[in-house]
Amino acid sequence: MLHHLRKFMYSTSKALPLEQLTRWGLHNTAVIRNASTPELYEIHAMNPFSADPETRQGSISNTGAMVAYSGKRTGRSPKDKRVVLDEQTEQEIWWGNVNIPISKKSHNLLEQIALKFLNTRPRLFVVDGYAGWDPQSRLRIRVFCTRAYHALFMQNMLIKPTNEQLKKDFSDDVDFHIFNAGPMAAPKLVEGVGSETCVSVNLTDKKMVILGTQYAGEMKKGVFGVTHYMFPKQGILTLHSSANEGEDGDVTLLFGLSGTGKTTLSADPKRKLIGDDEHGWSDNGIFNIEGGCYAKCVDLTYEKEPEIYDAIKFGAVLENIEFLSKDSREVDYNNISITENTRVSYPLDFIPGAKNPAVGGHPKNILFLTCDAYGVLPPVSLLTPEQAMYHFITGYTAKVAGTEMGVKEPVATFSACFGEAFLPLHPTLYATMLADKMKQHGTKCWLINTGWSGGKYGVGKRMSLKNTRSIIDAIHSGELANGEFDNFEIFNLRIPKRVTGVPDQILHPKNTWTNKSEFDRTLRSLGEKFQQNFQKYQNKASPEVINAGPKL
Ligand SMILES: Nc1ncnc2c1ncn2[C@@H]1O[C@H](COP(=O)(O)OP(=O)(O)O)[C@@H](O)[C@H]1O
Ligand SMILES: C=C(OP(=O)(O)O)C(=O)O
Repeated sequence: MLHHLRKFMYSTSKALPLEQLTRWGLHNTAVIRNASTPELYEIHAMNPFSADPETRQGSISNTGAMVAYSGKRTGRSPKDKRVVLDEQTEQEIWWGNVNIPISKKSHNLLEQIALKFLNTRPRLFVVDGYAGWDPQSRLRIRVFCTRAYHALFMQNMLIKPTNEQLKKDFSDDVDFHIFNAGPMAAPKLVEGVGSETCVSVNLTDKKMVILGTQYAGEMKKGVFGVTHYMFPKQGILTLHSSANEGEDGDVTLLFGLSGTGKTTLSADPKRKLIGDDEHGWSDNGIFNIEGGCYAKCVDLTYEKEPEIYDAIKFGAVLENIEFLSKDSREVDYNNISITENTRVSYPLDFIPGAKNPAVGGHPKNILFLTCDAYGVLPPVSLLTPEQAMYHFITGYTAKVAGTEMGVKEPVATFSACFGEAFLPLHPTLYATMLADKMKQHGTKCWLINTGWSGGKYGVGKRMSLKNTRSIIDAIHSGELANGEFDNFEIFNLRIPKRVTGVPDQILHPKNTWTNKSEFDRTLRSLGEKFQQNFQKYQNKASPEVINAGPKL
C-alpha cells in the first residue's frame, strides 16, 4: 500500500536538483518538494489518533483543516535557542539572555545529527519559499522536514514561488536553510546544549538546526530572526508587527508581543490585511515578510473573530486542539487541555480582501499593543516622538500563557522593540531606525492597552475586544488625533477625553478600579519597574528619550 502510494505521490515535476541534497549528505530517496496540499493531507492522515501523543500525526477537522500535534513542546523555547559565535558574529551580536552563544563545532555536530535523522525517515519534505514580498530584498528560504504538518505550515507561512520562480530562483543555492529534525531529541552531551531541545542558528553560514521541538512557530520565528540580522544591513527595519491598509491607502502598524492582539486586530473588515506578525520597512514602504498568518485560537468564536474563524478550512493547519467529539471532528476552541497556545496557520488570501502583493506605503499610524496585567495603563494614549522611542525600547507587556514554554499566567515583562527574543543586534539599533523613519514620514504613535481593566489580573477583566476595536476605528477616522486630551499621571501620557463607542469612564483606568489608593500604588509600582528596566539603556539613549519615561 505504502509502496503504491509513494509511486503515486512523488511526482518529479518539482524535483530538487540532486546536488542540492548531496551537498548536505542527504540521500533520502523519498523527497517531496513543495507538495500540493492534498498530497500533504494524504500523508498526514495516514496515522490519525495514534495513542502516543509524541508520534500521532493527526487528522482533519469538520471544516477541512489539517489537525496536528506538536508533542511535548507546544510553544517556543527561547531558553534553548543558540547562536553560533564566530569571528563575524562576535562583535556584531547582542550577546546575553536572548542570544546565547554556541561554538561552530557544536552547531556542526547538531547539524550532522539532524541530517542523519532526515536521512532515515520514510520521507523528506522540502519547502522552498520567499521571506519578504518586496522582490528587491526577499530571501530564498529552504526547509527540510519530515512531517507533512510542518511542510504545509511552512508552505503557508513562506511566500509561495510559482513553478517558474522555483526553477529560476531555487535551483542553486538559497539564502537560508532550516534543518528541522524536531522529533529527535537534542544530545545533551554536546557542549552548549542545555536540554533535550536545541534551536541553533549559524548566521554566518545562514542555516538553522531544530532538535527536540516540533512546535511549528519555531521555524517561522527562526526565519524572522534571520531577517532581523540581514535586512537592517540593507537599511530595512524589521518589525514585530501586523499591518493593514485603509480605503485611502493609509497604513497602520500594530506592534506587540505574543497574545497582545496583532493578528486579531489586524483582521478588520474595514481594512485590507497586509500581514499579521512580521514586516519590513524599506524606503519603498511596508512589506510583509510572510505568506500566511498564525493566529491564536483559544476561545475562538465566529461572533468575536469571524475572519479568522472562517479561515479554518482546507489548507489551514490547526495545531494542538482537541475535538468536541471525535465522531464529528468539530473543534473545541475552549479546550486548553493540551495548551492555551492552540494555533491555526493559513495563507494570507484566506482573509477576505487581504493585499496581494502584501505591501503598502509608509505608515500613518503606529499602535503599540500592550497587554497590561496590572490593569493601570489607559486603553489608549497618544505618544510624543520621544515617548514613542521610550516605549519601543521598553516593550512592556504581560507574557500570556502558552506561546513560550513555562509561562502559566500573565507575567509582566519588558521585551525591547516588542520582540526582544528575535533581535540578534542591539535594540537601540532598531529603535534609532524606527525614530528616523517615523520622523521622515510623520507617523503618529499610540499606546493601546489590550490587557486588564477594572483591576489587575485576577481582579479586573481583559479589555473588551469591542472597545479596543472602537478605539482603533477612532484613530483611523482621525477623531482621536483631532480630539481633546487629559494628562495621565506618572506616565504623562495624553489620554483622549472621548472615543465614539467607548464608555467615557474607562478611558482613565482609575475610574474602573474600586480601590483608588490601590490603583495609585499599582501605577507607581509599574512606573518604578519601567525605570528599573530602562537603566540598562541609560547610556545609549538620548536625554530626551530618558526624560520621556514615567516620573515618580
Ligand atoms: N481587547 C483585546 N484586544 C485584542 N485581543 C484580545 C482582546 N481581548 C481578548 N483578546 C484575545 O487575545 C488574543 C490575541 O491574540 P493574537 O491576536 O493572536 O495576538 P498576537 O498576534 O499579537 O500574538 C486573541 O485570542 C484575542 O481573542
Ligand atoms: C508565533 C509566535 O508569535 P505570535 O504569538 O506573536 O503570533 C511565537 O512567538 O511563537
